[in-house]
Amino acid sequence: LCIMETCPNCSVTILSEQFSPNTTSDVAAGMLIPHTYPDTPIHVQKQWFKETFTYLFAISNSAEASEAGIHLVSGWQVFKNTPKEELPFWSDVVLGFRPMSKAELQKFPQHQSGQAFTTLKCDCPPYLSWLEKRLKAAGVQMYTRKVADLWELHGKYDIIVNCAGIGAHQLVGDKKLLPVRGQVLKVHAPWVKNFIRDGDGLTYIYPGIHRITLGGTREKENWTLSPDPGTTKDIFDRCCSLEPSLWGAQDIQVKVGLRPSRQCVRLQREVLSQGGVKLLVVHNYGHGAGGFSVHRGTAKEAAGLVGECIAALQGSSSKAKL
Ligand SMILES: Cc1cc2nc3c(=O)[nH]c(=O)nc-3n(C[C@H](O)[C@H](O)[C@H](O)COP(=O)(O)OP(=O)(O)OC[C@H]3O[C@@H](n4cnc5c(N)ncnc54)[C@H](O)[C@@H]3O)c2cc1C
Ligand SMILES: O=C([O-])CC(=O)C(=O)O
Repeated sequence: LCIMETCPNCSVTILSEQFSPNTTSDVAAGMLIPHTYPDTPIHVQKQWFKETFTYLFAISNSAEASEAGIHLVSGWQVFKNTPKEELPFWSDVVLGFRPMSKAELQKFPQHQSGQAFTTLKCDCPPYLSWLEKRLKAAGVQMYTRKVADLWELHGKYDIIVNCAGIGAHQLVGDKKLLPVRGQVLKVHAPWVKNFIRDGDGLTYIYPGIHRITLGGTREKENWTLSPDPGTTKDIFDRCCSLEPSLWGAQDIQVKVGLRPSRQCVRLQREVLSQGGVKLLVVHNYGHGAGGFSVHRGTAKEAAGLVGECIAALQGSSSKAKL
């Protein structure tokens, strides 16, 4: 979508092995709380988050909000050990960020301190359907196809944009990209209205429009996509310990996703070359645990790189004419 917006004369085709509801993005809780990429400057991460927040805030404030699955949610991040940094870098992007009061902390007797704020949440499958609808309306072609090698696409397309998530591990042989397995539960408990996140990042309760996401796990280099029943029980127990009313939750569904984890998102132009033939590629993958929180910001940056590739192609074709 960002490419269509910045380069309206482009013709865009999407090739994907799987579409929604069978992607990692469908499993995500979709909360806008950034994770930190150690190898990316904080001001860049903040800019990605801000752009994403602003974009989704406008949708949440429009007639499209419920179809797009985007809504505001207020709640608490609580800590057993108070973090050293007083304010996270994203504290002035979310709404109404403040330390929790003593009275609020009484709800969490095992925790020492906490932060209260309002942020956005995407219900991911409806949001992905909403995006697909907009792509189709913009004339984008979508085909189900696994790409084994980017060179397969040479000759058919001028620029390849690689958004393969964890699939890039095999597609471009990126050994710096590793899965961090996450198991979550989607439950029915409509009385829970506030989000709760343990600051250790392991346990969270995120109310969506229809269901609540209960998490989670972070299992490095575990490629297993099938749910583990012992883990389901553990997640449920941990969440009930934070929010005891969840003992009454019903209709528990279990989902597993592989976070495409990397020290930094790979947002980069690359010119592949084989026997003097060139293939222009823009990479945009490796969003780890925080892909929803920065998706619009990183997509805009990737679209900018596509614009640079177009300028390079136009430059080389006018040189060829001379
Ligand atoms: C349990 C869990 C909870 C999460 N919660 C949050 C959250 O609350 N907030 C947040 O910001 N982030 C969250 N995330 C992280 C977020 O889900 C990811 O960062 C994001 O979904 C990555 O998106 P992506 O488009 O890069 O990858 P994907 O959604 O995996 O999409 C990649 C696409 O590429 C296709 N593909 C791959 N390889 C090939 C190939 N060779 N040929 C053709 N197609 C290919 C796939 O089929 C897929 O359609 C969570 C993740 C998990 C697992
Ligand atoms: O950590 C969170 O709050 C949710 C999330 O992004 C994940 O599980 O990857």
